[in-house]
Amino acid sequence: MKKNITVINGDGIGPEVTAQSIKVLNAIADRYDHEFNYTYCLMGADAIDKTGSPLPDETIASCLNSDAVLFGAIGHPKYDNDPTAKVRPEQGLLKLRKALQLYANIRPITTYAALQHLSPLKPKHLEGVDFIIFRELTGGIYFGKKELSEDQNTALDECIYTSDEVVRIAKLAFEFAGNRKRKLTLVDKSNVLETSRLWRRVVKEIAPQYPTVAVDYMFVDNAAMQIILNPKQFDVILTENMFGDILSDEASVLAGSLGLSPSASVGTGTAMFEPIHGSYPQAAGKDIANPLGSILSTAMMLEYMQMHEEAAIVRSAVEWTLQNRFVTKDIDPINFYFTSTIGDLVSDCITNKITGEVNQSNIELRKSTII
Ligand SMILES: NC(=O)c1ccc[n+]([C@@H]2O[C@H](COP(=O)([O-])OP(=O)(O)OC[C@H]3O[C@@H](n4cnc5c(N)ncnc54)[C@H](O)[C@@H]3O)[C@@H](O)[C@H]2O)c1
Ligand SMILES: CC(C)[C@H](C(=O)O)[C@@H](O)C(=O)O
Ligand SMILES: [Mg+2]
Repeated sequence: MKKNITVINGDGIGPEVTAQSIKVLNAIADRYDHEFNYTYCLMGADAIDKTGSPLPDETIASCLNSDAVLFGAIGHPKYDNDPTAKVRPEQGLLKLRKALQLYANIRPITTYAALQHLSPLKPKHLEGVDFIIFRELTGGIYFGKKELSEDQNTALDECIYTSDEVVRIAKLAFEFAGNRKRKLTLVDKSNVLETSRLWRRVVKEIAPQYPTVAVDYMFVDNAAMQIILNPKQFDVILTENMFGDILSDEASVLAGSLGLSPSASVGTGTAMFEPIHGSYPQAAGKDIANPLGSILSTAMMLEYMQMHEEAAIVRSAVEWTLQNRFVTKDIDPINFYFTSTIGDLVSDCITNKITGEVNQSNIELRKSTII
């Protein structure tokens, strides 16, 4: 198959982690005789430096003309530390999500047996944890009216949702739940917020169309606790934009690191695949960031392109690295491997270049097992 992919490296660790996903895509192309053509485009602080805009028009055009978009991360401390900056890297990402109408951000939370002993949580809480957060991505407080008074002492962020915005993501989430463990939890703050009461009403109205799916409703403050206390209870969590942003970073701790969490942003335009983490500026250029969030996002991209066997191969190569303790510094701060080494290992695993037993403590021995 031939596919055109727009690649947006972005800022900080974005280029490093995305480079590992490109290695993986090339390994898949090699093994399955596919052709992936990459168009590199700008977004974020990098784009502001080079063009003055966080999202140049060419980037939007390229995304719209592609089969999929692979995105790293954006963000830079010079903007994070300057609340008065009018042009900001994050505006690029929000504008692109809107331009591609990516209304659903799908964030799976998976735990790995090989990492459970390293988690801050007890292994008995982690076994069998496997849920998906459906985060609404093009509405809510992120996209409402923003105002700062003339004297700069009063600020406003408006949160707006329409029932249509709730319906389209709720239907997607119900369909996913129907093909999984058949449970959907709507997370909201309907005891306080009018928008949350709209979400709850609409979900209650839709629920009878999916009779096999059990629905429950949970306030977001309780959900934040339940995700840590009893994560096994969840199958599909459906929630609005900002709650989903916060809860998914929290839930990534269950897997062992924010750097492991992938996502797919889908809607009516070209889908975009992005790790949930940010540009982690402290690690930029050091080759220490975990690339698996990006690589697993690439597996989601392959699924989306109907390459199911290819996606499964990527996931099993990732699991192979974890089982053999080839992990980055976030997972094991003492015995760790570089970002680029993990990308090489996953790719070599895909192209069957790794054979025999591997001793994780000896990098030379590892090299000797690569033909
Ligand atoms: N989708 C995105 O592009 C995105 C997402 C979140 C934050 N941001 C931006 O990123 C910048 C930094 O924000 P932040 O520090 O709050 O969030 P961050 O996700 O960049 O990092 C938070 C912490 O998570 C860990 N981490 C993140 N990614 C990792 C990886 N791949 N490997 C290992 N550890 C990893 C690190 O401990 C890091 O200190 C900001 O400018 C922010 O706006 C962008
Ligand atoms: C950078 C920021 C705009 C973004 C968000 O809040 O959506 C990020 O945190 C994410 O999770 O992708
Ligand atoms: Mg976030």
